[in-house]
Amino acid sequence: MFLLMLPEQPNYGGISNNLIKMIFSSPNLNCLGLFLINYLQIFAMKKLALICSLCFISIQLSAQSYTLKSALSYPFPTQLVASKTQGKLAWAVNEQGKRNIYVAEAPAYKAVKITDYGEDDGQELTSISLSDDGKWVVFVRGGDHGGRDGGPVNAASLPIAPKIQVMTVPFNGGKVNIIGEGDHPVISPNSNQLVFVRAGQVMISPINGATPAQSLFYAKGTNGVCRWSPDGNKLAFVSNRVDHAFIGVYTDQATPIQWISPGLAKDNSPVWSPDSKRLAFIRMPGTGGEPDSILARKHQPWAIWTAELSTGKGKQIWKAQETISGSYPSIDGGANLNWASTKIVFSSYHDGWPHLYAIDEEGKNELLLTPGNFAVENIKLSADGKHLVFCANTGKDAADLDRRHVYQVSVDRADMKALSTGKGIESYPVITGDGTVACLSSTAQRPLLAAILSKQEIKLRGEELIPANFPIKDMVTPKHVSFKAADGKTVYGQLFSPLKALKNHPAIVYVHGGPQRQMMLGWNPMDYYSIDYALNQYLVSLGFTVLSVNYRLGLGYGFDFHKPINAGAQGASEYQDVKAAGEWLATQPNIDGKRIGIYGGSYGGYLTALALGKDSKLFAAGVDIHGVNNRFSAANTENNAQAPDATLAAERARISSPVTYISTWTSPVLIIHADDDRNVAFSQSVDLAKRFEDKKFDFEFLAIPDDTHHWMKFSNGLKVSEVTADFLKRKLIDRK
Ligand SMILES: CC(=O)N[C@@H](C)C(=O)N[C@@H](C)C(=O)O
Repeated sequence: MFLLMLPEQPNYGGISNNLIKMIFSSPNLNCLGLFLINYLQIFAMKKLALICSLCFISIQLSAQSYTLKSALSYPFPTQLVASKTQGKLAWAVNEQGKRNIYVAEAPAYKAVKITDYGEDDGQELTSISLSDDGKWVVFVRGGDHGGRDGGPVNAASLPIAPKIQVMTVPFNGGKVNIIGEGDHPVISPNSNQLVFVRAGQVMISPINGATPAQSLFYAKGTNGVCRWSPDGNKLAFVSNRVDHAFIGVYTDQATPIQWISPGLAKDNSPVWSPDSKRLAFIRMPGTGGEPDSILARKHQPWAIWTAELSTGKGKQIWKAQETISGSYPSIDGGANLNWASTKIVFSSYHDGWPHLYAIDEEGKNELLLTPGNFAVENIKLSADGKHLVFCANTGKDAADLDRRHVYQVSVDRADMKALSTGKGIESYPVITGDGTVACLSSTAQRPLLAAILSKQEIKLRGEELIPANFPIKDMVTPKHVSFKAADGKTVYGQLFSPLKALKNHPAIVYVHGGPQRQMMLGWNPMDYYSIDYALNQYLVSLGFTVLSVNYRLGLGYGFDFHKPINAGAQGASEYQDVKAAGEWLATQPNIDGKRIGIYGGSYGGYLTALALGKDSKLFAAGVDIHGVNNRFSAANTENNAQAPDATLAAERARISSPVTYISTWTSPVLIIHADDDRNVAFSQSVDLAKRFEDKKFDFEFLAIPDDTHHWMKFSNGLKVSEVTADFLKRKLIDRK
């Protein structure tokens, strides 16, 4: 990049020299511009000089043609659900912080809003479900279900604390009934009632809220995971009792709770047989035993049990392979246990990929339903129990590794078939009672919308919700790239390049959070990452190249990539992938290796801080958004003081913590955190700031009162993105 130093010049028709310098210093001009201006000077043709200057200004400024607010103004759909008996759908849509319920019905499946929440008040909508008679939508309003249970969220700092409440509304619209404070509602098969959890106890209410909710039964412990028997006569639930957990069955007020094969273990995920006579559930060891190694990689045992309701006696029908990859699957939905028509189906990672398996009701004849090198996610069983729909990162294009497409498979044979293909991303499929498959669909340019899948065609629902000023034409298409980390491991990423080729321009490494996440070649199905996808697109419009790095610990690339050795607080082996991303960018043509920035949220904030502490020579500036900066406690040495490797674990945590590298941290940094964060404590940023102050190291910060880890208030998510973009532009483009 060259900075053209104009000799002292007369004003070009009121165009200040600084502005000219700014324009001419921009990387995308060439010597022609220099020659042109000097040529014009000689002939003192002010007007022509002015016209040329204005042309250059318009070229420069048109490159940045939309606001971040317009890029974040998309409607975000979540919680898509289908009726088991009819052609009906329901989902939530977040429109710039205003969250409402939409429904759609066969045959048109037109999106219709049936609630009217009009404020950006930070109250999320979750647990959406449809009654089997198709008349009711049930949902929960409030809370933050993406982190530990921290109670109601007051991101708007209202003087009256919000609540977490179970609500019902007629499918065809009408009055919203407030059933009461609580969470995790489950509608009865007869559609007249619902149960939900309040303070660890199970409550029951008429679905229309005609009478107040009341306690259904009392049980010791924290009770939840309620599952009605298909005949509606019984309710299975999990009673969590700290170091163990039981499966209980409630029948009626006159019958004692029936405990199902109670053990000295942790039982979970109860599912009923279609005839309401048996239960299947997952059993894992209880908490206890000799203080074990903190660092050693070990098998996490789990097994599938079934029990007869008539006796309450259970038996183990399947046990996981005692290998590291045979451990209880740490994926969305865990074992994803379902009792299908004649099979029991579940997820397991034991062949190196999260796949679907089927066994018969005796646990025999294990069948791999989804063979291949890809990940299976978002699994749903059809109402007749005969097949499953799910999404997977596989397809005709090798780059489908960084996409998702919808598939269907029978529960008793490996006949997987694609229901969607192409360059888009289709996730969270559901199947209605009339056999219609719906999903959430996005592309590189278009944010998520609900969609109906028909003969591989994607028919969008609610397209009219995308604002007219949404800059869809300005969205670049990210490219699937890969490169090697220092230890030779292949690392994947999505490369966002400016539409107009820029010479010697700055670049950004974007680091996702989780860390068990995967960024994709389009708008991400997670709301948190949809915001960052918009921000990455906006940074490109400012003149950055952005490389979104899918570092090890992430999903989508198999077990060994997801569970690498010496990672996290045990040595941060994943950091070498982030460093490799910065180094790879620095070798790319037209990128200024001296102006590579980095930013990320949560686990991405952690790796951003580690990068700035360890490699300020490579990363010239960064934004640490609610990052984990101090991992000393992650060694868990307090609880495992007797562990044979407690000392080594503490040292590993020390070298894995960004605060350990304060002395070598020289690049400018912006720290951002909201103080009702239930995922990463606000104290992580307070501690880092104090260490900078003790070192007299200047830093910038944005503290947001009362919001959480997930920017429940739209205006906060917008503010975070705007200050992040402004900081990176100031430091790496304006160099102020
Ligand atoms: C599981 C969790 O909360 N991890 C955080 C450190 C984090 O990265 N949170 C968000 C961003 C996520 O993707 O879960």
